Amino acid sequence: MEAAPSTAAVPNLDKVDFLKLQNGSDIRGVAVAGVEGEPLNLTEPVSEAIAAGFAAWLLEKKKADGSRRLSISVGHDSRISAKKLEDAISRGIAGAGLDVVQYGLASTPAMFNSTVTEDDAFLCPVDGSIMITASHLPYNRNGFKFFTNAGGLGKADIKNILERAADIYNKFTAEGLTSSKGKALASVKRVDYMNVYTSDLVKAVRKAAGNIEKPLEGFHIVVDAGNGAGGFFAAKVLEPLGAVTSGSQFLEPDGMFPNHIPNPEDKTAMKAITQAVLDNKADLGIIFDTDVDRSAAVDSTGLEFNRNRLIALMSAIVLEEHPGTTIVTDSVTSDGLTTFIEKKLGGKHHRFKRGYKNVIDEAIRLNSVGEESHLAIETSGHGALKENHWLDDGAYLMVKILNKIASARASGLTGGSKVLTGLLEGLQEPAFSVELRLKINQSHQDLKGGSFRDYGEAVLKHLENYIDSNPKLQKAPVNYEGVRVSGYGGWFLLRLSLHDPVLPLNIEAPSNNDAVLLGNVVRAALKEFSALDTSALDKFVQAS
Ligand SMILES: O=P(O)(O)OC[C@H]1O[C@H](O)[C@H](O)[C@@H](O)[C@@H]1O
Repeated sequence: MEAAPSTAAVPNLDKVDFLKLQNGSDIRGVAVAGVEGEPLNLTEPVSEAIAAGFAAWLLEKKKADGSRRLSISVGHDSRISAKKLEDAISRGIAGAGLDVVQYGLASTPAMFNSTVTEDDAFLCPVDGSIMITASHLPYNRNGFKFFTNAGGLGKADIKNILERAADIYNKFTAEGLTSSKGKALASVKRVDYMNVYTSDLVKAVRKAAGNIEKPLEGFHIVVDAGNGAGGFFAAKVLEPLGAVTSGSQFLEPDGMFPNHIPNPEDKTAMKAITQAVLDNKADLGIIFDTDVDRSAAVDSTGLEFNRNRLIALMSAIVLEEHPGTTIVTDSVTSDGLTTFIEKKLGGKHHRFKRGYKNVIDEAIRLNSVGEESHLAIETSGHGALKENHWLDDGAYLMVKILNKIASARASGLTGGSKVLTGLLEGLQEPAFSVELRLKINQSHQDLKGGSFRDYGEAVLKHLENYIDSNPKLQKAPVNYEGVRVSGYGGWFLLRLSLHDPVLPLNIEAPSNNDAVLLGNVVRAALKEFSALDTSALDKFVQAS
């Protein structure tokens, strides 16, 4: 953003702590006013400054020498603040002297793809890409994800962009903001890139089925997009491949998300797609989160392929193609999954940390030190394959599943999604599992002015020592996050949330009683930490 040199900074711009907008490797904030206790912090000027910060970062990264204008693609999900942020972002990019290519409603993975697609007609490849999304968060939030052809930006890059944005914002002047509007109008182009992206997905399934034009003919597959950006999958991917998609639901974008949260981790959302499969007697159900970087499926009997089961299914598919390969997952995966990957599928399970970027980066690191890995996947439904640029793409995960049923059919097998269910044979599932989230009260005197992270670390250290004195419990010998303990036939993991002042507690056990025994251990260990709100755990052990 160019500031007009002599005029004073715009007087009525709110003070903004830009670094507070960072959420791991994303930017997230409140973009719609009106929710009590959630003041607006992702305003149009803030977004314009962030886009200008990204443009400046990109110019430096690409060592731009002025011989060619760089371009950035901009897409968004179905949120009600999408349009105004798209305009603001476009102004920030254009003001910095780069070209803007708007895609309109798009998926996060498609935005990355636009940095690697070679197609002049669609102004591709672009040098950088911005997706406007806050994934499954409530309607008043929004945020940004950034890409180059090297993948999604990491935490350090995001911090750098926010620091640049803060400087740019502080120099904004009324004249500068007005002139950027004119520049944006001149350098914005619109392209229907989702057509390119979806036709690539269609081609991938056709190829895997042996170049059959309609490899899904005869399959009935219902899609639930939760009114996010994933509705395209029915008409632009499944139907060209020959599938019937009647009974698909919530395909129309609606940023108030009136039906359910678009989130495959959400019980109501999974219930909705399961019901749609059963009501329509469909072969398969597919559900996406708002921006389509996460997904899950449901078989014809209503069995959910999400969380551990989705990982098991994807591991089975990937290990058929790459025998012995290492599967990197997040930390809250079950012990049964490890046994399944290692004993049944002959692979190696590397149970790492929570966070999609963490698992992806770990898989890339393993490959770089000579340990072959082709799949990085989280229980949240984020999954990335080496063959797909290590991009977490919910639609591509579903393509791998479609390939499986299409190629089974091409080789004469009938039975729809049974081929998928069959791949899960032998996966031991816990009879009982629960996630309880214990909040740290940040203003409590027990924090003694320290950060919630320090406090959480102290809680974990104390729990670790407490466990050492109990012979019935064993700490996991290899563990990368929090305190993971086996006992009473099950396990628990207490760890710090990636983003929030929260200690999530996962428990899996052969029965509710055993889970309560494990819960009681944690409860007893944590009782002296008065800033920790253990009411969720108290309720759980007392109700049982
Ligand atoms: O640590 P938590 O609060 O459970 O959140 C962890 C989750 O945060 C976000 O949703 C990320 O997209 C996920 O990749 C991650 O697993």
